[in-house]
Amino acid sequence: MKVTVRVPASTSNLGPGYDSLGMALSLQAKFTFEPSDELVIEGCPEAYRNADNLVMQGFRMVCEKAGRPVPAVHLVIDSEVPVARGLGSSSTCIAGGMAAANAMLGNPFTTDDLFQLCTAFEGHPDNAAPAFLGGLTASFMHEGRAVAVPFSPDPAWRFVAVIPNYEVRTEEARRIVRRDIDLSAAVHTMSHAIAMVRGLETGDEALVGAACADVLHEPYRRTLIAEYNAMRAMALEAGAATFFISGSGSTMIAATKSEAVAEAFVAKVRETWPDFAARVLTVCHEGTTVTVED
Ligand SMILES: Nc1ncnc2c1ncn2[C@@H]1O[C@H](COP(=O)(O)OP(=O)(O)OP(=O)(O)O)[C@@H](O)[C@H]1O
Ligand SMILES: N[C@@H](CCO)C(=O)O
Repeated sequence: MKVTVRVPASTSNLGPGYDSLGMALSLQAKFTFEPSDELVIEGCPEAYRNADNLVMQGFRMVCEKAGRPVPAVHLVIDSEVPVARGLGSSSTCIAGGMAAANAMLGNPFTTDDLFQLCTAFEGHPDNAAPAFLGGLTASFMHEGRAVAVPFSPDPAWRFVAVIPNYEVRTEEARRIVRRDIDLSAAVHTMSHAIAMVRGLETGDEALVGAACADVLHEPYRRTLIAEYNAMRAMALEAGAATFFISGSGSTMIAATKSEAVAEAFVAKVRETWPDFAARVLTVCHEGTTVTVED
């Protein structure tokens, strides 16, 4: 039996939607599992070629939840999603391992069950939701369960992801976010997040430009990304509707509906920061998919 799982990258927060908004993007991680005599892992740095690999942690969690022994597997990782850059690499790994184990065990769990497990492991649902379900989602916790609400972004959006050549670990980027916020910050966040979703759905660039203003995490996290101010100015000067930190960084995203603006910004970034990657991405409507071959 050979099980192949494909999981999309995701950007989370989208400015004012801290731990709430997430969107799957057109970069994919592919995980192939085959039975083996011992655990073999290919396609990732040496440090991750062991049982602690996030993919295997997800795989084990599902086997244990099902009360079944954990089979030894040969895992091949083939991922376009950069590690620790704010594009949901950890969710791709966990979702990939969980979906594969579920398929190998004969699907004892639904996609929603796996989404719940992944959310519990990550501590927030905003990457897990688009990783499993695709598209743009708002998610929240209700009576101990994660609820994901899908939205339909205008297909014309182009998301230019600028991926620096350095990591920002989510753990560190969460530590510097302030826990105590005042009422005006809460009101700002609610109103702007709602308007952001509306603007993404209707394709209203002016609304997205106004709504994508965050006071909860970006003011702190931009200090971890030395190029943030210059990059933001460049994106807006090129004509982008808005600019935000993807997830916990280090990736930054410029959103525009104009292919020409996206290409012009990419060219500028490549000229100024030749060591950074710049990719024009679109929304990915498909979440985690599983293929089984005998
Ligand atoms: N292939 C892999 N095997 C094992 N662990 C991995 C693998 N890929 C990522 N990781 C783990 O996930 C961590 C990255 O997760 P982290 O949450 O910091 O970033 P991210 O998921 O890429 O970004 P974000 O959550 O902000 O979108 C790495 O530091 C590593 O510990
Ligand atoms: N919402 C999370 C995403 C990163 O995993 C954060 O911003 O910390």
